[in-house]
Amino acid sequence: MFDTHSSIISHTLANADAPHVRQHDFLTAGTEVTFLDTGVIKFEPNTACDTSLVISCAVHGNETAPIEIISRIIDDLLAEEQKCGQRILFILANPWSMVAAERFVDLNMNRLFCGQWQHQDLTLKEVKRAAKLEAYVANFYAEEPVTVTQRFHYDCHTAIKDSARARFALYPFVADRKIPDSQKAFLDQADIQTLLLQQRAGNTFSSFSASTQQAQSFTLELGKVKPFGENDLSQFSGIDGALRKLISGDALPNRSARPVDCFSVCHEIERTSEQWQFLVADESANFAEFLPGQLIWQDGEHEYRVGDEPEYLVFPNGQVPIGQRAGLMLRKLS
Ligand SMILES: O=C(O)CCC(=O)N[C@@H](CCC(=O)O)C(=O)O
Ligand SMILES: [Zn+2]
Repeated sequence: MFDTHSSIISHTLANADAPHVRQHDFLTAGTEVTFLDTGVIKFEPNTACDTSLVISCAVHGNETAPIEIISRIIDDLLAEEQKCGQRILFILANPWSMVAAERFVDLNMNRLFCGQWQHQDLTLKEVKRAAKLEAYVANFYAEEPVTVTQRFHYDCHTAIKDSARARFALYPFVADRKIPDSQKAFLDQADIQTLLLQQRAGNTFSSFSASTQQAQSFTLELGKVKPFGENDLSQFSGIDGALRKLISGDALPNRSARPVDCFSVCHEIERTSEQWQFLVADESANFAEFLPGQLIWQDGEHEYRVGDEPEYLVFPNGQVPIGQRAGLMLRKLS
């Protein structure tokens, strides 16, 4: 599918703007492989399976460690060195931002899902791609055989800032949603001990699959943003192993999951105007603690102060465009 010295990373980088010719092949073991679009490849085993699994990365093109991990898994599946026991759709979401080594080119793609792309300039590449990715994911789930009873989506990212908690997962908001034990076991296997529960509907890729496709979906923050070739992939062995196990169709080890520390989003910080002031230090790490009463932002007579118990900040970024998220304030759940 890729030439012998290539990988999905180099193919995606070299073909970001090339028209894609859909390819279709069978591996020796009977697994059907469909190369649907640049950076989008589907594996379907010829044995009965119970899970449809979407694994995405590169929604932000400079978040390279998950792209490297996932590319290796794809190589191993194609070489039949990794067992394929479930249906999987792999997505390298934003080829142009990978080429530019930037978070995005025109628009933050992870704010374009759940149909948000419809309200943007439809000539922009990231806008068109978000629409296509929604369709690929919806079709992938719609075409699943009757044996499939579970839909999962892991959207893999790395964070801009250092973090007091090396890895964490975000669980998109869907009313009355509860995390099944199987997902807790997956997070444990992936060495992810921190979980953020979103409290309102979002327009991220994981929100799309959770709210419109009934998938168990997570955004996974797996480490820190680094350029291609500069990642220490040994720090990503947890997610690598957990994904490989899931893909193989073998049961996760039967150990009880270590407890996950849960945080609930209590305030979404938005940059509201040119005058808006973010009153936290630029170098604040993810999960920095702020004490009751502390002023976090101010815009004229509007402000946000920490409530009556400590709060924690993730994704602080005062440089976002007006109207966009500049961080999330969290409360730790007991
Ligand atoms: O480190 C940062 O500031 C951003 C890292 C990142 O891309 N995070 C995702 C989280 C998506 C979610 O809320 O589920 C994003 O901002 O899109
Ligand atoms: Zn990201």
